[in-house]
Amino acid sequence: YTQSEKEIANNSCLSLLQCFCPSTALHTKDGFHPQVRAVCQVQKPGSISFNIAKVIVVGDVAVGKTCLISRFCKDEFEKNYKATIGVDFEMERFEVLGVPFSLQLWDTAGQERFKCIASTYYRGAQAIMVVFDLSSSTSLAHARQWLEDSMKENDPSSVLLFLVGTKKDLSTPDQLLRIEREAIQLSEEIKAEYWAVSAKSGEPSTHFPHPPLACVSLFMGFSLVQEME
Ligand SMILES: Nc1nc2c(ncn2[C@@H]2O[C@H](COP(=O)(O)OP(=O)(O)OP(=O)(O)O)[C@@H](O)[C@H]2O)c(=O)[nH]1
Repeated sequence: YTQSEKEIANNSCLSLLQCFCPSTALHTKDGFHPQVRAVCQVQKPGSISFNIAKVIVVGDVAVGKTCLISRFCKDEFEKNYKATIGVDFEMERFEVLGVPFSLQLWDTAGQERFKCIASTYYRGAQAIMVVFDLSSSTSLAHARQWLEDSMKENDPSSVLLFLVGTKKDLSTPDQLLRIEREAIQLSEEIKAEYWAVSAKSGEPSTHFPHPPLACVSLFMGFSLVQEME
């Protein structure tokens, strides 16, 4: 190797190594919330656990439901709009303190003509994500209706709610302030956790729902454990 080749090799080694540094290896972390640790300790050694949560994602047409899920599961962004027909499905698997968890993410169509098909998949959800576009107050105005429709098929006392504003990158700080005031008010009223995100930029990068950190809360109220002999 010449000196410059060595430097390049060293540099690429360094940039590769960063991916494997302890701070990115979430499964090795043990600093989870006591409630999370308690849920994980319920799993008995020698048993096989299936912690599966069904999450349904609803909201107006083209608010960015599919893009939100793609950013979340695959860290990808698609700028060309492709309507969801009926429903789509993504599975996200992760481990917390050695315990496997799975999220079933049901991406439903926002188009009126597919609503009938999509609503047949609402039943049995542990979490409902109502999505609106931060640059469209109409889509926020419709959020309540989406919630009502999806709640009809579920038990309101056990479902966790999320209100998610998308396309944060398209709004000025002033526009954002105005719509967020309304969104936060709604989220408090319906007791939903509020998020403002951009699937395009990945914002907020520090806590754009990374599976192990954001989604374990889905399992707080439920834990399905099947023991195998
Ligand atoms: N700038 C920007 N565009 C976005 C963002 N998220 C989604 N989009 C765009 O918005 C359009 C609609 O996104 P989708 O994710 O397909 O919308 P959807 O809600 O799944 O639509 P339906 O399946 O028809 O209900 C696409 O052209 C996306 O590229 C975002 O965060 N920022």
